[in-house]
Amino acid sequence: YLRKIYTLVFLRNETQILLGLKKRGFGLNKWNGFGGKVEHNESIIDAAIRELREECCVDVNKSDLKNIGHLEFTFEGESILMDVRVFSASVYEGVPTETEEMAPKWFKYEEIPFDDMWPDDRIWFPYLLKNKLFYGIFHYKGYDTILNYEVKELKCM
Ligand SMILES: CN1CCN(c2cc(NC3CC3)nc(N)n2)CC1
Repeated sequence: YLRKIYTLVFLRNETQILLGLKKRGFGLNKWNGFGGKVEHNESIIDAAIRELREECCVDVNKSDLKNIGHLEFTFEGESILMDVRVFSASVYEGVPTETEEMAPKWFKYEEIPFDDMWPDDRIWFPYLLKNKLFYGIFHYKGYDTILNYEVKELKCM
């Protein structure tokens, strides 16, 4: 597989999680965390911080960004492996603001719009919500159907 690394950042507080409605490109019209590609000249963490700022004008310090999960996606008949590094933060600066890319909105944990999110999210979100470090692999057929998957809690880092 040709592995491509992506970032995915969730801002959280005690009662809510910040999601963004994707306004263009991959994942159009789906709610998701904030993220994008990792460029060759940057670390994964720096990419996560850059994408968060670009997509919703929020700044987070490296030390406040916690790695909470690792997701790998393959697609029937395609040779790419989408390697998504998932982070969360509860300390940040700035007010989440709409950009050309994303329209941000806070959701109560019991009101997460899974029907308007990637199908895998309802499978691994429970680990995020329980603050468990998780690793998941998903094999898709197209972009709507999960042929098989495995998600497990990672005990240590
Ligand atoms: C830059 N983005 C970040 C998020 N990301 C995905 C993918 C995904 N499922 C894969 C079948 C597509 N599920 C979530 N929640 N996020 C893709 C790349």
